[in-house]
Amino acid sequence: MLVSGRRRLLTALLQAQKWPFQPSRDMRLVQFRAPHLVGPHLGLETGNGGGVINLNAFDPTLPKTMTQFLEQGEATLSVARRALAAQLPVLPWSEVTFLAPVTWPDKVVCVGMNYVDHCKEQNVPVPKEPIIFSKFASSIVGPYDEVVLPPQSQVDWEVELAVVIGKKGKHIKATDAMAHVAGFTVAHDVSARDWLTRRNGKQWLLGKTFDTFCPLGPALVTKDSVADPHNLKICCRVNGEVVQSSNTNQMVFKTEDLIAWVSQFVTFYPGDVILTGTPPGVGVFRKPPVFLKGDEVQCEIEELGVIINKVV
Ligand SMILES: O=C([O-])CC(=O)C(=O)O
Repeated sequence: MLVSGRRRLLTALLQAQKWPFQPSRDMRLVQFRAPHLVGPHLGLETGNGGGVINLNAFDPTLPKTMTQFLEQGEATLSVARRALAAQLPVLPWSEVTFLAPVTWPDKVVCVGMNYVDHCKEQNVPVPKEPIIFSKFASSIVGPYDEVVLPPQSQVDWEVELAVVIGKKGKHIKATDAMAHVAGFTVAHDVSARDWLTRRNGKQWLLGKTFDTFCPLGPALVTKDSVADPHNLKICCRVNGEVVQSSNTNQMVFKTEDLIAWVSQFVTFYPGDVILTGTPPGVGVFRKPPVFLKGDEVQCEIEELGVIINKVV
């Protein structure tokens, strides 16, 4: 929940629309709360930094969570399409609390070393097959929530394109994979480097999954609203300074290959999230290394939008 001073600041920032990348104006599904509504609701964001159309008010039979919404497939998506075409009241941004577009998925699958330059900056070979790890669902927070530092840790930033699964599947062929995708969102794969490289037998899990280490959002932008998910500018700013700047066309394994690879091992369910890896420019490989403390991190992807998380 945002305190009101920070909410005012964020509102001003977002409404000034100083972001270099224009968000898609098409279907931007969100989960949100508002003071006059009981519990989380589903909505349509009217452009990043714009207000929200309450989908549950438009059709009270719609589910109130994204996972249930996605489980119903085309039936619920066509309601959202009708809502988008209608002239509906918009709740102002400042009156809405945005949650992550997906909360409590069955799994968050993550990919390591998936940008050639990120491999180069740490002198490791480009992987021949995807390197997979995960975060627990409890690490997910909203697009403007705070990231809480564990004591005495070396915490780094990592902007990533996240894929949200829309349809259950196992042994999915790469050629069929896009039929299993609901859409895309922005992720911050917050990473405690000391835990990744020195603690827990060097297993990545704990360093990647502290509570609050997976900000997502602001919206699930449906796949038909994104021109080409593998040609989007992607960038991370720390206190306004660009620290990562790349394009998703630099990914080693694209969405289709990742879904085909991972679904050999596990069943994908609607709502599952795949973090597709980070481009170069992380703090740990700077000279000297830089870690987060009290900073504001902005992760932005063209057409998808920007998430802004203060590290406390
Ligand atoms: O650098 C890491 O910690 C591995 C990783 O998550 C990535 O490459 O995206």
